[in-house]
Amino acid sequence: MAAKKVLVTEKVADAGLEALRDRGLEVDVRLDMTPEELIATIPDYDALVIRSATKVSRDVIEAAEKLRVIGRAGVVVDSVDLDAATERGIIVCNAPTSNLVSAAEHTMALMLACARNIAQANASMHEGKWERNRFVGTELYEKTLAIFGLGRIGGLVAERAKAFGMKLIGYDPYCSPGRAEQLGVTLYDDVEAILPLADFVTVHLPKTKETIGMFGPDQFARMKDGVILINTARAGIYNVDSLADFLAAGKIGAVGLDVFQDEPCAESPLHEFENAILTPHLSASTVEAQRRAGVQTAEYVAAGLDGSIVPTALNMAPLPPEVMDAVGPYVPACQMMGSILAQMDGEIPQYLKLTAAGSLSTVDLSILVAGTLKGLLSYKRVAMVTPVNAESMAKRHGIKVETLSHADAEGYASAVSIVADGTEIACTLADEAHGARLVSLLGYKLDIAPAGQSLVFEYEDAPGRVGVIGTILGEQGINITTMQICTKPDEQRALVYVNVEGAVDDTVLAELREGVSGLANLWYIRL
Ligand SMILES: NC(=O)C1=CN([C@@H]2O[C@H](COP(=O)(O)OP(=O)(O)OC[C@H]3O[C@@H](n4cnc5c(N)ncnc54)[C@H](O)[C@@H]3O)[C@@H](O)[C@H]2O)C=CC1
Ligand SMILES: O=C(O)CCC(=O)C(=O)O
Repeated sequence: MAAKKVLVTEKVADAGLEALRDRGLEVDVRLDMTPEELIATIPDYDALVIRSATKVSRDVIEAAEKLRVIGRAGVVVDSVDLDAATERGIIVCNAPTSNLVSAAEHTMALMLACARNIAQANASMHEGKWERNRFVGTELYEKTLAIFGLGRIGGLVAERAKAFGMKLIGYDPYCSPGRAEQLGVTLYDDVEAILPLADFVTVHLPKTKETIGMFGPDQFARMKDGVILINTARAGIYNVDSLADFLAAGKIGAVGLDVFQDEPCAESPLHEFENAILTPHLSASTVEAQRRAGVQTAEYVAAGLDGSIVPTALNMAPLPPEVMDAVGPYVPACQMMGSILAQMDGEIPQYLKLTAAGSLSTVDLSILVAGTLKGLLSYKRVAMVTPVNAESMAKRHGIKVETLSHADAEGYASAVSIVADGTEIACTLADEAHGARLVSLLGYKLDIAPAGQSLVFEYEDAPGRVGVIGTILGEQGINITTMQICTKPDEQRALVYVNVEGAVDDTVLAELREGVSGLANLWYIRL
């Protein structure tokens, strides 16, 4: 099988690219593509790896015929049309812990640069000057730092600022008093109350309706004279025009910004101020963060292409490890059963019932339903189904899905049975190494691991039928590798499940239909 192809559109650490190649994926790095070039290129690729600059619009997603995974080598995924990806069953995942320390350190770097005029002094020295009196700074020690957003990065900033001897105050309605206490932050439940207290303000907030424009003229006016403001989160949280006004008036002492409304940012009202310390979205640009982001993203992209669970998928709920341990090995088994059902019935069922038994009886079965639908609908290419869009695909195709659980797996440790419009199939998994075994089909009890090609016969039970099947297949050069015969004595019916090797074509099938007397059904299954 040809290797799956990954398109990388931004600079990702070599370790990340290597990690993709180590997993057998073909990797193409194409930097600085225009949106039109991306739309023209994407149809060839199974996965896309981006950072913050690549816009993955609905147009890109609709052009992406084969795309299964979009991996963001970083935290925030604000450049991908998540709804469009979800509708197409494309997993969107990120590397949410890769750059937290780097972002916290960059925040400290900007605070120190603002407090000690580092950038201005450096520029002055490069002009051959020696201006010691011009660049008198302030210490961080014993100053009050207000942290807005005490999540992962806000918390790391608190720990670092504490080591500088700063007094920490904070605002985050979702932060527990216990966490604030542990971080040494005095929590306020009112933004207005905190504003006059801070010498330094830093925001570590997501960009949301509530946080866009959270700080404008009214808030800046209430702050201490000479306050220093930092933003390494997202642009828009501070109103930039009004920042410029308050810098011009000398009310704000300095600002340190890493994020901008339109990136790359070539024009800003802040450019005229030497005490506006600006970096081009560098918080995550460290060797360590990029290595982590690249390697983590490679792992999740490969998992998504493999059909495995992607723990950081943003458009599906990740399952906890204990649930995954129990149901994970059954996902390919359910996909296989879905595919067999599709090949036996030929029609898309209107009703699907999945029953999990034994050790599976207490776990979330949604991923097994997704696996079954994938097998069912992907066969004949009715639809590309992934765990992301399984539910919406079932609805779109009018399939009513029901799940049941039983403690009793009839002698097995665990088993899953599926009924699609009355056609029944069940399997168990003795252990992962040996794969799934079918234990029931159409009510016949059997025990066989389906192979790549199988023939399934149902006929009126009578002596000699198996011999005829063997003879016809033998004459056509088709080798039987495994065979199971099972009967329903009350109905005088038998089912034979034969795994075969060799070319099964219409002639072979016609001969079998003609030669096996009493034949009720013959299905040719390919997995
Ligand atoms: N410049 C860069 O390269 C990077 C920027 N970031 C940005 O840093 C920011 C913070 O990231 P994390 O700490 O990982 O996020 P997080 O989700 O761990 O923390 C965000 C915190 O904000 C709080 N919050 C949400 N809405 C709030 C509101 N209206 N008022 C007050 N608090 C509110 C939440 O309760 C949470 O504690 C994000 O905007 C992210 O985009 C992250 C990594 C790198
Ligand atoms: O990839 C980058 O450098 C941007 C990092 C960032 O902003 C994020 O991870 O949210």
